[in-house]
Amino acid sequence: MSKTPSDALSTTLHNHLEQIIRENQQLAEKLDFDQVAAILPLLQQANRVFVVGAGRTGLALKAAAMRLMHLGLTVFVVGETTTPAIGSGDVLLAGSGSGTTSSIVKAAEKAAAAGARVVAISTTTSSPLAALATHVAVLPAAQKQDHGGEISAQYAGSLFEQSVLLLLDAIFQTLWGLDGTPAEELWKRHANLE
Ligand SMILES: O=C([C@H](O)CO)[C@H](O)[C@H](O)COP(=O)(O)O
Repeated sequence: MSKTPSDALSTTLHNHLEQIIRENQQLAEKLDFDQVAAILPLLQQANRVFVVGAGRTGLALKAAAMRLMHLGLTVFVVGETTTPAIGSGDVLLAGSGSGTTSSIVKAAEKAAAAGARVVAISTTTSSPLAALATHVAVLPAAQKQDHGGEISAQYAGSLFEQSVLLLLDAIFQTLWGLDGTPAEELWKRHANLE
């Protein structure tokens, strides 16, 4: 039986999904897990955690903010109308693949000036964001303007943005394992107005 156009599309989709999963797997194999693990005590000891990221990176940070809230941490998303002033004892968890996105660098500058710790998740330790950070976790992914395709075949910073979400979910799972609160208890904190 001959292949239909829809068979061809399904095969292409399947191949792309496998490639995306493969790229994330390869990234995980290159990760410095000690460097990432150092984020955990900073989150556990923070008075409050503020998350910031732009565009798709910001969406990954927002998703992580919900999970940290489920764990019982006091978490705010920078830019929301109810987000208060950051200060000493707080942590700004800043995601930026490039480390140069101006709103994120500005937020890090202000957070550091207010005495907060800045924890950066980025692709590099050589950036304005990294220079302001107390701690940087490096995800070896392409930056959004790296269109060469050597690090990732995906468009722009897609691999970075996916890996931020995966890494922050791994951080959540680890913190949850240490905390031990049953899932039913965590679920009581989930939004009941959605
Ligand atoms: O939305 C984004 C874009 O689609 C790149 O793939 C980025 O997440 C956004 O522009 C922020 O960039 P970075 O600060 O470099 O992560």
